[in-house]
Amino acid sequence: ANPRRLPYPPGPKPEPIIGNARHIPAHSSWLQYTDWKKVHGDIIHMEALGTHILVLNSYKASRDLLELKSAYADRPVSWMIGELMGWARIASSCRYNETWRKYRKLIHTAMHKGAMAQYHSGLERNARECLSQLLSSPEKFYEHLRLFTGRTTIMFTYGIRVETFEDKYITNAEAAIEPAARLAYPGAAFVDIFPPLRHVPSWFPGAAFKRNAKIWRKMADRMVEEPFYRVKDDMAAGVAVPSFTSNCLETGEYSDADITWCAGSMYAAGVDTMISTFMSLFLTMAMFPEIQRKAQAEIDSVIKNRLPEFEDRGKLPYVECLIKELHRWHPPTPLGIPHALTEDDYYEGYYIPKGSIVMSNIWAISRDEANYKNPMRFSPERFENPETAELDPLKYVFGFGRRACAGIHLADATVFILVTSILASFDISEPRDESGDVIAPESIKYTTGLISRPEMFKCKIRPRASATASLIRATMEEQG
Ligand code: HEM
Repeated sequence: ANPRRLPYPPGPKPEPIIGNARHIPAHSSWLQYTDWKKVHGDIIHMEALGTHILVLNSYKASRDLLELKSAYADRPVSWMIGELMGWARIASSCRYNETWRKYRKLIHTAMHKGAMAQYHSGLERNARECLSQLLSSPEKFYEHLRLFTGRTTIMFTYGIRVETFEDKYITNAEAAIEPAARLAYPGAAFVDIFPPLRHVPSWFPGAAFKRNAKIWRKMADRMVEEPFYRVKDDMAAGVAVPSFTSNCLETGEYSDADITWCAGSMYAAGVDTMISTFMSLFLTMAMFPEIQRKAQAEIDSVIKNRLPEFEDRGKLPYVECLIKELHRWHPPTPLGIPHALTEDDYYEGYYIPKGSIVMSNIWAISRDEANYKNPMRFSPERFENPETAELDPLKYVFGFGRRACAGIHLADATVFILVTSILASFDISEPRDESGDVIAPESIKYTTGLISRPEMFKCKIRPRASATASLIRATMEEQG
């Protein structure tokens, strides 16, 4: 290894034996890595107990490595979540192998840009239901967003209509994902620090992690299998609503296991990411009323006496800029999903060993003054003029290269229709934290983990006019 005798990229000084294990922050590590950029630069190297970790702090480094070199398309092995709990079978954790190629082929067929039009009417319907719930209980906006994103993802994946948040397809998914999300930060599971522990028998004292993993694995199996077999039964009875799963089954080319786990990837990858964007919408609109009013004025000039539709897309340039700024303002996965390197590599005079875990610091890119003027400011205007527009967040918020987000077009359509529908219908104001204090832009707090969103907050959500409430009710009646 390293025949050119080049150094590793710079990074914090390792300690004897444990290396940088104690330097990896447990909370919001992207902030620390962004700070380290000033000292160590765009590529940071760490080594923890024999594992090399690389953090890419710039758009250029992320693109040069993750986008332009296929050797970075693997995912790291995660013993606890991936192997013991079984999540290595979903697309986002799958190694770079034949199964992953099959998944991406299946996903591409159903989720390429041109395929989106078939989902538009279902998305419009779901957005209106969300408006109706916001009308009746605005204080529960977080629950309504969860139901909207869960319902949309399940409808797309299985053609199954979910009525409430208590529906078993949602509760199964939420229960299965919770322990995985909790353990998804470096060092959370001891077996990932010391992999030989995975061979310890479940009955062994101290092996509670193996017993828990078995229970959680069953929950993951239930999350993906129950809706899959429901679609199969519905197809046999001739009553299935067309969906990602029914389309995959109809091809007759893929095994049940492949389709089950490929479909099962959608909820885990799609729901919390989109909720994060919608929570950022409510928070920023409450904090920046002039921007909210500007977007509403544009919507009012195009849409009169009805609710937004996909047909309106293309006529709302300011709303499109606002959506870009939402993606930039708080990227839902601030460190993306880690990639893994399949062969030794060299970059800018440094040696990057095979097996390295490589993360793009999406947060750092979104705050980089080389990309954005006054990056801490929420300003859709930065994208308004095509001649001077700053770096498009869609180029990095959804990741890089072969492993870039497979659901980007569905996410894009879903975010467009809900953001436009909410701005057309409601005024959002007075952001307050859980203890009732007004939230200023500098004091916003975000949750930690692979997927991050603003911490819970309160805000006022009022229909823009009495006519808006009647319009939502009338549209709901029409929809049946
Ligand atoms: C705002 C919404 C979303 C954001 C910001 C987002 C972001 C991301 C990112 C950063 C990755 C990792 C890319 C990389 O490794 O370089 C990813 C992967 C993925 N996303 Fe999304 N995502 C969103 C919504 C969705 C939706 C709605 C779906 C599907 C219903 C989805 C499905 C996937 C899948 C299957 C992968 C794994 C791709 C692979 O490993 O080959 N995502 N997403």
